[in-house]
Formats: sequence, structure tokens, C-alpha cells
Amino acid sequence: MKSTLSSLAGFRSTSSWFEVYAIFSTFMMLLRTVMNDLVPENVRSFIITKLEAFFFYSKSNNMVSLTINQLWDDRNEDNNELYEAALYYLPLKVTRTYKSLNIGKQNDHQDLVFAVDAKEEVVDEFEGIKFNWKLHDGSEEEKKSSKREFKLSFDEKHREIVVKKYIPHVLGTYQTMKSERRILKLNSWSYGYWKESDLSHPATFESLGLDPELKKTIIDDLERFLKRKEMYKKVGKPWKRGYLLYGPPGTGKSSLIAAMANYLKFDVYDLDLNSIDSNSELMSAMRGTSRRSIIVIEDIDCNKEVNTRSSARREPYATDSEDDTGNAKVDDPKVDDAKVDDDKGEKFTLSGLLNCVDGLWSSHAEERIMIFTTNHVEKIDPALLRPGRMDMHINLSFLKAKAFRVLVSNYLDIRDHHPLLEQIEDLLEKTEFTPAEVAEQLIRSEDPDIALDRLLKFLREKSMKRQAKKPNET
Ligand SMILES: Nc1ncnc2c1ncn2[C@@H]1O[C@H](COP(=O)(O)OP(=O)(O)OP(=O)(O)O)[C@@H](O)[C@H]1O
Repeated sequence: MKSTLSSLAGFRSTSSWFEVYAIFSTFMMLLRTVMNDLVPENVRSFIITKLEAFFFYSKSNNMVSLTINQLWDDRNEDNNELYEAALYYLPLKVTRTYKSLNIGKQNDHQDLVFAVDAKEEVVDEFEGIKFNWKLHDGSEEEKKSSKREFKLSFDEKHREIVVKKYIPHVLGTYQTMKSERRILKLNSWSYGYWKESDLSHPATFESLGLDPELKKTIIDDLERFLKRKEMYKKVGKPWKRGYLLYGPPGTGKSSLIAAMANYLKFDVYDLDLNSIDSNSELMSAMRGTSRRSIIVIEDIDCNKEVNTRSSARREPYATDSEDDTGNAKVDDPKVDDAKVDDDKGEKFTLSGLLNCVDGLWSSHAEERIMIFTTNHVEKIDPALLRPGRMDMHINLSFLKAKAFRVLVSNYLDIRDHHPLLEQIEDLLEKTEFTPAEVAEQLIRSEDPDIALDRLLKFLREKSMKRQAKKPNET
């Protein structure tokens, strides 16, 4: 014992350390030579593999990993929101720390897009804990069907933090990024998929020529909807709201949808019912929509299936194929047919659409707004319009004085008085003109005198033509 201590004490001198280093280096060189000369290559690589496996195992035997698939349910092509969240969240870490990163720009997008490189392992740190992320591209076959996954690995002692804090943190960051970003998405359903592009419609509530009272009612309704998550949960209803926008062409239905999307910062899903072949396709389309989105079905009266039952008109909200609660009556043969089709999901039916609107197929769907538009409200089956399905009916009609004032202020910066305004407003009250017709005239000149003079002539001319036409019509 004494001699060991004295030899350790001897090591304190620098020359002793050099001696030890020289002996160790010589030993290592000898060992390498012996290994290379005497041990065959295949045996060498076997030993190295075993050593690696041993060290790797002992390092990672406390590690657990979670797999985050792109699709939660393959059969229904159900997207996994956590996968989406990781896609957006991880590049935040990558840009700061990592060397390998995919970067690109898509046709319809204004911004550069960053994406995690499948070769790179991303290490994220949260509350002092390290989390390893890796994107798996999958096999060639899986790539084609766009089945990708993230593997999230961490020490198993952090399981609880992962579930209770880390994953909510990733999802929360994603939601904040989505709500803060300025560019919204417009998705169109095409051949079984949502095709995404930027929503570049500039309409806002300020730019809309609407009666100020109607505008306020719509904004208040949207605000109320956003704030009432808990109330919807309490009464067991899906957190969604339906709006029916009706009125002649050119009265601002599409502009109002864009204004709502820009106000709420919601993406838009534009669904043409004529491109839907079956109830299962409709279900798939609904499931493919994300939270905080507006699902738009334009010109709903133009769809054959939806119109099938409309020929026999009933009083609004009391259809003979619904009972008092608004559910389909079983003894109605038309409803029976629709139900059979529904069960198979092979055909697209009105009943399938009603189910969708009621949130039966998308009960996981939260924070959705559904908008129907039509130029012919009288053609729509009342079952679709009853409260609970379409909660608010908004009549976008011809332009009248109050809404005209908004347009004049926006287009020509006239806030109070102009000598021609009174005559124009008088004509607008007496004859039906759409906001689109008037806006088209106002945009032709920046000079208020020229623009208003031109508009007045246009309105007079049109009014006279319409007056002249009327007696012939009768
Ligand atoms: N209320 C409005 N306020 C401001 N501009 C409007 C309004 N209504 C229409 N416009 C102008 O007319 C154009 C066409 O309007 P929009 O497409 O919103 O009408 P729409 O009712 O959806 O028509 P359609 O039924 O034919 O689809 C818009 O680009 C906009 O410039």
C-alpha cells in the first residue's frame, strides 16, 4: 500500500507522465500490429461490431422512443397533427444549430420553406433535458404513399415530462406559429387530395362594402364562437359554426369568406361538391382539414344530389323527412335509400352531407367554420339550413347607401361630402346594383370627381335600360 502511494506520488512529476504516455503508445502500436498481422479481417470486424453493440447498448438501454407517423389512420388517410407540428417545430431548432437542412420554395408560396433532413438527427433541449428527433423517410414503397415518421428518443426517466410538458410544448409552438403567420392556406379538393396554395385574397372587413351594422353582427358572432370552446364542450357539441351566405352574383360572398379567413387567421378549404363521388370521399375530405379552418362549399344549389329533394319545397326548418329534433325520419323512403348508401359510403348523398355538417364524421374536428354559399337560397333543402347546421344566414344583397359610403371611402378616400353622392345614393336606393358593378366603376379613376361622374352616368344609363325593360317583361 505504501509503495503504491509512493509510486503515485512519483507520477506527479511531468517526466513521469511522459514515460507513462510513451509506454502506452508503444503498447497500442504493438497491439494494432499484432491485430492487423495475426487476426483475420472478418474476425476483426466481428470483434469491433460486438464491442460497438456492447457500448451502444450500455449507453442507450435507458432510452425509449416514440414513433410519430404522418398518418394516424392509414385507411382513412387521417393526418397526425403531432407529425405536422414536428415538421414546423424542428426547423426552428435546425436553423440555429444544425448543418444539414432542406431548403426550398414552392410555386405558390412567398416564403422559403425549411424542412428537416432525413439524414440529420436533431437534438432539442427543453427544461435542461435532451430530446433526439430523427425523420425516417421509409422504404421506396412507403415514400410513394407518403408514409413518413419521426422517432423521438429520450431517457425513460423523462417519460412523464414528455407526455405532460414536452409534447404539449411542441403542439403549442406549432399552433402559435400557425396563428401568427401572415400567409394563410387555400386548399382545394382535387382527385382525392387537398391541394395547397397561398390564400392571397386581400379582402378584409374594412375593405368590404357592407352595411356597418351587418358587419358588426358578423364580427361579434365570430368573436363569440372563438371564445366559447368550454361552452361547446359542456353541452357536448362539436366546436363548429355554420354560415350560409346568399345573394346574387357579385354581392361579395367570396370576398366575405376571404375577410373572415384573414380576420380569424384560419386556413380555407374550398370543396366543390361536384368533385365528390361518395360519402366516404366526403368523410375523407373532412378528416383532411386542419383545426382553425373554414370549410367552404360554394354554390351549394348547383349540386345535383343536394338538390334532389329540393323540388318538393317545405317550410324552412320543418322538413317532412325530419322529426322534431331535426333527425332523419326512418319511414321516409328517400331517407332510407340515402341511409343505405351512407352505410356503404359508395354514393354521395344529401344525407351524407347532413351527417358531415352535424359533425358526426368529424367529431374530433374542433374550431371549424363551415360556409355554404348560394345565389338561389330558395333551391336549398331546408334540412341543410336549420339552426345547428347553418347557424347564421347572411343575406348579401344589392348595394345601398350605407355600404356605398364604405366603398367610396376605400376607393376614393372620400369620408364626408361630395356634391354627386346624394344623386348616386338616390339611384342606388331605387334600382338594384351589385357592389361588384359599382366597384368596377370606382376603380377606373383615382380622381374622385371623374370617378363619381362616371359612376353616376353608368347608374343612370343602366336604370333607364332596366326601367325600359320592365313593361316588356310584365
Ligand atoms: N360587398 C363588397 N364590398 C367590396 N367589394 C365587393 C363587394 N362585393 C363584390 N365586390 C367586388 O366584386 C368582386 C366580385 O365579388 P365576389 O366574388 O366576392 O362576389 P360573389 O358574391 O362571391 O360572386 P359569385 O356569386 O359570382 O361568386 C370582388 O372582387 C370585389 O372587388
